[in-house]
This record gives sequence, structure tokens and C-alpha cells, in this order.
Amino acid sequence: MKIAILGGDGFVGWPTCLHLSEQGHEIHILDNLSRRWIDTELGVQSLTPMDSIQERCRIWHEVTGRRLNFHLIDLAKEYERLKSWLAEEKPDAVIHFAEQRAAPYSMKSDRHKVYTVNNNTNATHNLLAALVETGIDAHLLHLGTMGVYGYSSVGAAIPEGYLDVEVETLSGDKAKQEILYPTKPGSVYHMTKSLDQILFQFYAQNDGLRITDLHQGIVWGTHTDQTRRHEQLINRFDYDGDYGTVLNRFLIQAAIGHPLTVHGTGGQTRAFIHIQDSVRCIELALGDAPKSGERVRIFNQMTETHRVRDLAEMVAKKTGARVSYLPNPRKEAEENDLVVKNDKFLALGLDPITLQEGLLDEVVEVARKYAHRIDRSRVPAVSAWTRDLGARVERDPEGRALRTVS
Ligand SMILES: O=c1ccn([C@@H]2O[C@H](COP(=O)(O)OP(=O)(O)O[C@H]3O[C@H](CS(=O)(=O)O)[C@@H](O)[C@H](O)[C@H]3O)[C@@H](O)[C@H]2O)c(=O)[nH]1
Repeated sequence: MKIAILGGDGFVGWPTCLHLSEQGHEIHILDNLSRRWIDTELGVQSLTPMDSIQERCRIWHEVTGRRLNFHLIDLAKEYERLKSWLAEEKPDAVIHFAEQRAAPYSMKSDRHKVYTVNNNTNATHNLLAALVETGIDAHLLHLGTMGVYGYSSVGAAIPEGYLDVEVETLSGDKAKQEILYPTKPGSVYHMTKSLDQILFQFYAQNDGLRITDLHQGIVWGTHTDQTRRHEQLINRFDYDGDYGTVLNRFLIQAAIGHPLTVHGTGGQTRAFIHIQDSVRCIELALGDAPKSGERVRIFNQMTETHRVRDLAEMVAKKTGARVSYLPNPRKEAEENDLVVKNDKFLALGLDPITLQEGLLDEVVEVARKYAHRIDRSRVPAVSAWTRDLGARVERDPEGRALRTVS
């Protein structure tokens, strides 16, 4: 297949490009490199040293003989260029990762909220409008998030996208209805992914677009089979308080002797998936495209659930790190249970990688190897969800956020 990977320079995008290229697909990366610009804005860098996208593509060609084609394009701002590119290249599938993906970054300030909504919603809508206009009938796969559901399973497992409900009609009869599982986003970022769902529902029903939405959990790990093949194919690894995700953060904190930063009681239960399974799921979903006229196909892309404090205790036991319970900068339930259905990927043949399989050690090794690149002052999570929570952030004389205090 000819596949366009929008956001192919990012944390999940890059290993997906390599994975699908290795399988013989023709890969086109469309990216505005915004993730690299945000690193510059925040004054942080990936734990792992990343080359330019052009250099990464060159190395992949050297190692495998396969080509990755890179196109610098901003989907949210360059609608006409996107449309022309699609009309000319006519990809068979489009994988859409091109959104600002960090919840803390989206809550940092009003400017970051506005940027996240403008960027994410325009990117998705521009793509949908261009797919209709060019009439190319590509399968659109979108990376969504488990966070659209909120994190409470109220005693019943969260289904894969849809919920059957029974309503009372005006005549007093009972009628069955299928609805999108109600959204309850916990950040502006998660809210944009909830908006995406409605855009997809509309374009699937109105124009017959073939769409798959992957509701992914928190990704952990860094290497995949392909990124291991050459030092310069290495994936990015975020450790800072805005972009670092919880388990990877605990692992690098352990590697540099920083106390593990548990928010509140650490009672939040979340869904997780290893990066290798993430790329495998995308491959599986790609091979299972919906037909035109079908409702949006929704998968829960996760393999296990864990409570944050249990993860911290597990990492502490493994590495001897100290656990530190901090005031939570986020507005979220102190404790929640979470049960999630992931039957669809299991049925397609996913054999989940679990935390038990030794890959945690690999992440700690990567963190130790590149520990000299870590700026410890960027480790605390200080983006506050509300003004009240923001008042708990201690700042230095220049106004830089240092840490949260009770
Ligand atoms: O140092 C930390 C960092 C996080 N947390 C807690 O860990 C949980 C998860 O935080 P996270 O930063 O790992 O994950 P989140 O903000 O939800 O976002 C990440 O995971 C989402 C999947 S999910 O969480 O919605 O299932 C993806 O959509 C996002 O792109 C990705 O950045 C939260 O309760 C948070 O308060 C800590 O206790 N300590």
C-alpha cells in the first residue's frame, strides 16, 4: 500500500513508519516538525539523541534499502497543499498522528489551550474535508485516546466506542439505540480528541469515508524491532513534566536517583500499552479496513491497566528508588477503577507485551545510558489544571515553575 503517515516524526509516528516500511509499504511522512519546535519552546530535549528527520530517513535507506519520503507540511494551516498532495499521490491509507498530544502542555496557559484546539481540530477537519474533495477513498486511521471516555468504568467494562442504551419513547415503549460512548475528557488535549470523534462520525455517515479510530492508552517503552537496528534510528523519549508519560518518567527518575513523582495518592488507574504493541495494533487495524457507509470502527488500543502508585512501588522495588507523593497539579479523581474491553485487537491476533516481560529493564538501561542529557529541573510536572492548583506551584525569582507544594 501507499501510506501517508501524518505526524510520522513523533513518538508513535516514527516507529510506525519503520514498522510499515519494513513490511514493504510505500511510506510518505507528512509532518510540520512542531514537536521539535515545542522542545525548543520548553527548553528540553528528548532523552535519546534524535537526528533530523531527513537524516533518519537516510539511515533507514542505508540499513534496509527502503525509502521513506518526507514532506514538510502543516495540515492545520496549509489546507490547499494538503489537498493537492492527496490528489496527486492518492494514498491507499492515511494514518493521522498529527496532533499536539500532551495533556499538561494543553493546560499550561490560555495560549497553549488555544494552540492545541486550533492545531488538533483544524488538522483533523482539514484532512476530512480534503479526503472528501479529492474522492480518493483512502482508509483513514486516527490515533485517538482512552482519555475520551474519562477513567471510570462504573463497574462495567468500557466498550470499544459504542454503547447500547434503552430509552423510553413518547408512547411509553422501550426503544434501543446505539450511541458513541459518552465522552468525559480530563484536559483540553483529551477534549480535542473527543471533538475528533464527532467529526469522524459526521464524515463517515455523510460522505461514506472509511475511518478507524484507535483509542490508545499510555504508551511505555522506547525501542521497537526497527528502532533497535541503528543508533540513529532511535525513537524519541520524553521525560519532562509536560510530555513525559507516567511509567517512562518513573523509569528515568529511578535511573538518575530522582524520587518517583506520584501525583496525589497515586490512586489513578490508567490503561497502558508498550510501543511495540502500539505499532503492531496499527498494522492490524490497517488490514481490517471498514467499508464505505460503515460506522466509524473504534478499537481500544491498550493491553493492561495499572494504578499509578502500584507502578511507582513496582519501579521502586526493582531499582531501590524512593517514592514521593506530591500535590497533584491536575484536576482528576484521587482514586478510580478502570476496566476496558480490548477484544477486537485480541481477535485480530495481538499477543500483548506485559510489564512482566523484561522490557522495563531495557527502558532503565536506555535512561542510564543517556542520563547525562537529562536536565533535572525539567522533571517536576508543574502545568496546573486550574488557577487554584496553579497557586500551589512554587516559582524561582524569574517566574520559572519549580515544583508543586501543598
Ligand atoms: O510524574 C507523573 C506523571 C503523571 N502522573 C499521573 O499519571 C497519570 C497519567 O499521566 P500521563 O502523563 O502518563 O498520561 P496522560 O496525561 O493521560 O496522557 C498520555 O496518555 C494518553 C492516553 S490516556 O491516559 O488517556 O489513556 C495519551 O492520549 C496522551 O497522548 C499521553 O500523553 C495521571 O493520573 C497523572 O496525574 C503521576 O502521578 N506522576
